[in-house]
Amino acid sequence: MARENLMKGTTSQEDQWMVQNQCFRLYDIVYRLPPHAQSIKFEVLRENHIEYLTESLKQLGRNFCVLDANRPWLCYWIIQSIALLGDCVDDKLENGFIDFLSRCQDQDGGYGGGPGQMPHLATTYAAVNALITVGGQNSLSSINREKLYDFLLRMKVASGGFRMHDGGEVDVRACYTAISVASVLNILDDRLIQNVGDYIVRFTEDIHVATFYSCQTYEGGIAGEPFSEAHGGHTFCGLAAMVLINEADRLNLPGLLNWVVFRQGIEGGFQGRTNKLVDGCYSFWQGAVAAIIQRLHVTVNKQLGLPDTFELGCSTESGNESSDNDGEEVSEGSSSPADISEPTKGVQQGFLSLKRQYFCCNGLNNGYDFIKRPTGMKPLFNSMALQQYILLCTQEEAGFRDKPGKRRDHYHTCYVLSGLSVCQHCNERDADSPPLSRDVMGPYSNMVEPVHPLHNIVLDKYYEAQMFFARA
Ligand SMILES: CC(C)=CCC/C(C)=C/CC/C(C)=C/COP(=O)(O)OP(=O)(O)O
Ligand SMILES: [Zn+2]
Repeated sequence: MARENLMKGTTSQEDQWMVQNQCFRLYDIVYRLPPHAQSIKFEVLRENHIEYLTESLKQLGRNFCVLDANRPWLCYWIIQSIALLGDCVDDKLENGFIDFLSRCQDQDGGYGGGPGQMPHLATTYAAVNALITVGGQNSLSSINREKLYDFLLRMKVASGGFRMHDGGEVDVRACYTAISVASVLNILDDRLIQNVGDYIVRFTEDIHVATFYSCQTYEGGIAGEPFSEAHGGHTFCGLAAMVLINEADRLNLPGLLNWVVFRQGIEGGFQGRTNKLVDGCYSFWQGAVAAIIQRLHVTVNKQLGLPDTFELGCSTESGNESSDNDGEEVSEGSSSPADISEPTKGVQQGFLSLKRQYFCCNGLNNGYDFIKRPTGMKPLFNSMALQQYILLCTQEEAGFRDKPGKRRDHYHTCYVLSGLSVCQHCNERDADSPPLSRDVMGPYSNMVEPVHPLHNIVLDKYYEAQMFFARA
């Protein structure tokens, strides 16, 4: 019965109970263990994950029959997961990786799902994010930005939106992937931006036609296209695109905030849409939406008629019972907060001086300005509950999954780890500051790298790309 409903795409109360029971059984098992065993259960099994991911990357070079049109995605999910875990790949794998993605690059710009395949916005986004995550001269200079710009313009449609590929569908994903890629490569300009905001949130005054045909729905979340259902994946895409074009104030942000906070279930995880099951990948799609809104506090307060300084959000003061210090003292074997911030600071200072010297061929860098803005709100979701869901219900011996009963995969490994990063880092006002140990569930060594929430790229790699493309 439950299985049939899942296949039909509907969710009965029975399905919800089934998942909740499995999650609670897991919590129960862990909480009844002695304290020593509990800390083991709450550990990110870093080495196992890295081994699984590195082995998977080696397989990418071999013959493919599954996900053949999604190979840049596999590259991105794997390399992003490795980077989040604070590791990188050896030179041989790295060169093979850059060479493979170069072969996916179309001579007229953009990346296809594999060598010789038609360029597509989704695989272009994946390839660009993957190459930025690898970083370094060879990787970054392999992206043909001039041709990529031509490809993006070719995908632009009169309504302001973008097509996913020649003759393909127009939706919010296409708007986001085009704008994200253009922004991160420093090729975003007014021609690309024109009317994108109108595609995402367009209201009409004419009550005889339709009063409301925005992608932001009556629920407050964002749908893939007008008249569809609000969904976490599209909400992330719509919000991030609106921030990158500096038009987030056109969204109903209190409505969006209200929608996203109610998507966190009692299991601790997020669901993608109303009345559906929680799923580990929404730890990022929904978690990042909440984290992005934290940096839009002035606009949220304005829309609510509150003073600029008013602070919404939940306090996690008593969150992690295993750590009661103020972040000075960390568990044995983990890096100290000071160690972690040093390289970031170096890159940041370098970028700031470069920005003064060369930056802004077009004056638009909303993604950078956004991440440098302090958060003016406390976290908008229960970060500890989500970390518990991630560590207890989605983590396998190696890799992560949607929920108990499902199998691990690279997509979930990437987005669960990205969500874990959002959880651990959302308490800091400044994106470059390391979290306090009380904000990291389990030992402090569980900490993963911070990401830029608009692009889902590890922050240091984002800064490196910004420096590189500011000069280029
Ligand atoms: C950058 C980029 C291309 C982002 C894509 C965003 C994204 C994940 C969109 C999800 C699309 C969608 C309708 C999933 C529904 O899945 P479902 O019905 O299987 O799941 P559900 O039951 O959780 O809704
Ligand atoms: Zn999922």
